[in-house]
Amino acid sequence: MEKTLLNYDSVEISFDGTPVVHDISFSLQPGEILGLVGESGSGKSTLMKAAMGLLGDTGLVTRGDITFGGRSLVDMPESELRAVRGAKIGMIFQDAGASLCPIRTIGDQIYESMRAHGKIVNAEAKEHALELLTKLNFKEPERIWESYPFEMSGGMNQRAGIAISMLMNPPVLFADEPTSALDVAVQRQVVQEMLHVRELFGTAIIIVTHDIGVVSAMADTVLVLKDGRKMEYGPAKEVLEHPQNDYTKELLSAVPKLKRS
Ligand SMILES: Nc1ncnc2c1ncn2[C@@H]1O[C@H](COP(=O)(O)OP(=O)(O)OP(=O)(O)O)[C@@H](O)[C@H]1O
Repeated sequence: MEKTLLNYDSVEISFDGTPVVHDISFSLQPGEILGLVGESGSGKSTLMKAAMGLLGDTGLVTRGDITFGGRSLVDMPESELRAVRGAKIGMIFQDAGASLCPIRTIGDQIYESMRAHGKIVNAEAKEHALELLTKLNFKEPERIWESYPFEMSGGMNQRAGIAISMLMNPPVLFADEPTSALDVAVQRQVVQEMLHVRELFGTAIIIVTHDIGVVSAMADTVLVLKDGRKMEYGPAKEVLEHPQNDYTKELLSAVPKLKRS
């Protein structure tokens, strides 16, 4: 059996002492893509933030454990978690444009993010970044390096954001609604890029999305959440084609309506 990378074991998460996520267990194997789906407020983002120690002052894992490579992330001191974030667990968000600094070139931002994780000179950072951008099929890597985020389209920023999150080659990537802000043609490119990342680097990905189309294009496994509880969890094909749970059936039946709007 493959070695589990990330494991959630009976996790409960509370804000100000009130549980919002209840008894969630799942595991992620190297190279696996897990789709995390459920309506707004079901706890998807909270589950990912908990692994990275980003629940804020009022949030806490109140039961169970989250482990990465066998080590508890829940008990890990902030100084060590900082090294996990980015280098072991990469992150991409809905709006990459917003997480990029508007007044600095992509190249500067790549250099800075690589320097934060170890000694590196600009020329090395650039060489590594251009190589990665080329592998990820960017047509003009040099131009991306020189560009400011406002000079690129939303889709290009999102693709550059994915490339930046892969600079440290993290074994796990958290992608929180990475396609929601994009139009359909660009969504497809972003999905292709994430699949390409997995193919090139064997990265395991947790993708949070409202879009069942994205889940069926990418996910090996699916976890359906509602009100912080697990409704269904299993191989994507089984969950999408033969949902057992009424809520999953409802979620899937809403798809054509969403596509039309
Ligand atoms: N900082 C916080 N303080 C208090 N409650 C919070 C906080 N963050 C999240 N919650 C609550 O936790 C629950 C889960 O929220 P979460 O943002 O994880 O849902 P989600 O499924 O990611 O939703 P969305 O799709 O809208 O991003 C919600 O009831 C939310 O109100």
